[in-house]
Amino acid sequence: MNYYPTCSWPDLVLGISPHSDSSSITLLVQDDDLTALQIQHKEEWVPVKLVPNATAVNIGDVIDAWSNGLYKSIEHRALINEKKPRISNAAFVIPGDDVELNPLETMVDENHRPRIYKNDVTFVEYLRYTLAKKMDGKASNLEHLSYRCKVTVRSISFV
Ligand SMILES: O=C(O)CCC(=O)C(=O)O
Ligand SMILES: [Fe+2]
Repeated sequence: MNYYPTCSWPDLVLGISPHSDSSSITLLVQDDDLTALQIQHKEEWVPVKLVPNATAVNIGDVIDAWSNGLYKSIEHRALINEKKPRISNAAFVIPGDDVELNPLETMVDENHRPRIYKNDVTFVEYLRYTLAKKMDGKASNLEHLSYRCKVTVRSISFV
């Protein structure tokens, strides 16, 4: 549950900083009368149009990793309002702690869609990593999924 109080300087403060969710998908229920959620699209922040009584569904980093980047997790943020507080309720659908975030074999084609995340990071490791750091956008989280790859490649070249 997220509570965003009013703020006298809504242009200077964000309700929630840019991030992508570490979940597989997120179900988001929000107030029907305040447009606050924005997504990053073609390097612009685009407001998410409110659909009364609808639940918004976000793709999270887990699906991004499993699909080898075919289904991209969406970078998003929420604004704050000068006059009205806002509540949103996010339900994060997540895999088990030990589930690995490697791309599924069927999503990889070394000629046309090479593996972009090469690692053995488990979901709980990834979650710990993202929770421990400042929310600063999508890219810096997903870099963690190729981190092990770089280490592995380095250790192989040392052998
Ligand atoms: O309040 C919102 O619209 C977004 C909340 C959110 O992004 C989150 O809880 O991860
Ligand atoms: Fe989110």
